[in-house]
Amino acid sequence: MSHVEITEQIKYIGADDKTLDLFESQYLIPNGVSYNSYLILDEKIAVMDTVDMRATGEWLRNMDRELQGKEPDYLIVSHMEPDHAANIEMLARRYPKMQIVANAKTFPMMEQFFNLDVSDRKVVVAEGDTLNLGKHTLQFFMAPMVHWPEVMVTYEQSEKILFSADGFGTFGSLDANEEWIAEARKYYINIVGKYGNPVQALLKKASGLDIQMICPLHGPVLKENLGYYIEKYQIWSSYEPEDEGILIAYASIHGNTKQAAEKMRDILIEKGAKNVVIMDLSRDDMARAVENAFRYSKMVLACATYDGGIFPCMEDFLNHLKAKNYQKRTVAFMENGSWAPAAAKLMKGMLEKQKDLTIVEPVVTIRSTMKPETVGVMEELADALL
Ligand SMILES: Cc1cc2nc3c(=O)[nH]c(=O)nc-3n(C[C@H](O)[C@H](O)[C@H](O)COP(=O)(O)O)c2cc1C
Repeated sequence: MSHVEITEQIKYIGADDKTLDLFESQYLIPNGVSYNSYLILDEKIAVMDTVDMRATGEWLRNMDRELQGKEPDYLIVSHMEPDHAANIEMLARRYPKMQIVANAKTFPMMEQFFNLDVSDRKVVVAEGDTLNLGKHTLQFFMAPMVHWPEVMVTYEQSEKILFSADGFGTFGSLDANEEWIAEARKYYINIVGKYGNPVQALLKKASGLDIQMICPLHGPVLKENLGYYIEKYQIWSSYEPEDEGILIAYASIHGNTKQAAEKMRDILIEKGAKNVVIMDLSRDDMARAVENAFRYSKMVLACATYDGGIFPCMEDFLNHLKAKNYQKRTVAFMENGSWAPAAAKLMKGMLEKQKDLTIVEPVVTIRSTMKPETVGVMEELADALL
């Protein structure tokens, strides 16, 4: 277990998971993930969320060590996704007197996930309600659709700690000691990215609180320089580009489109472009590609035509961008085809409903391999992009 110091009466009891292959069955997590859970030891004892089924044993050992024979009075449920909620039934059976604190949207979901009747021990909380534990007072704020409908966050008033549910979370186990941003942006864009407006609403509520520490459900506890993290969330949730830069994302069957994409990168750099990042959609981490599309202000899509359509990994990428509300960016197209190149028109069509996209011309059309005249068009496109 990673040792995480919170405060004298608030203990970290979560666990790292370094063996999961794919988070949510789709995200590569080479450095694992942590399932965070916390214990508040006061006159009344509160458990702040449970953990994934994969971490039950370690979580219980951590809890038992801190409880020293005492029993929790409350389980606070901020979110019903199984990576945090999987152990609700087990904990409720282990501590039959423990009350379960959650909002009105949470309890019906609890019945869906578990065969558990909590009617005689449920505490239904609503916006702004408080729960006194002794020295500590918990105050609840609803955060619907960040990123499930029942999500709520909890503010502990005496130590000024925000238990932020999945907000401010990251991939990566705690002992990986990565910089927060290395995994937090990928986590936010891919998991919460669709819900910019709900995140903005939560940030507005948070701005009215004096927050000294943020305890998320994944990744490091944030103790210093909180303005930095909040500013990143402001940028991401407003869909503004975080950095001036260009993502070149390519989908190539036999390598010719890849060569053209690399040539485009070289041209852009020669012309003075900063932050040019190139990604192979067949092989690179798709979630990283999505992250970079949102991070940078501009994107060049380069794709081979495939059976009259778009090469599948590009189609997959564009579907991800659409699902996450990709907007407010500048986009250019390069296509390849040996008899009827159509990828540019089809890619453009897939993005046509996205808000505030600026499409930059000319389209670069490659017929099988790059020729000097193709490079000329690429030079023109680079000038238009910069
Ligand atoms: C299975 C398959 C289907 C293809 N379908 C089309 C097509 O519908 N229209 C077209 O112009 N080219 C088509 N092509 C040709 C490629 O788009 C073309 O050779 C292109 O240069 C491939 O670029 P790459 O070297 O980056 O893979 C197809 C190629 C393959 C392998």
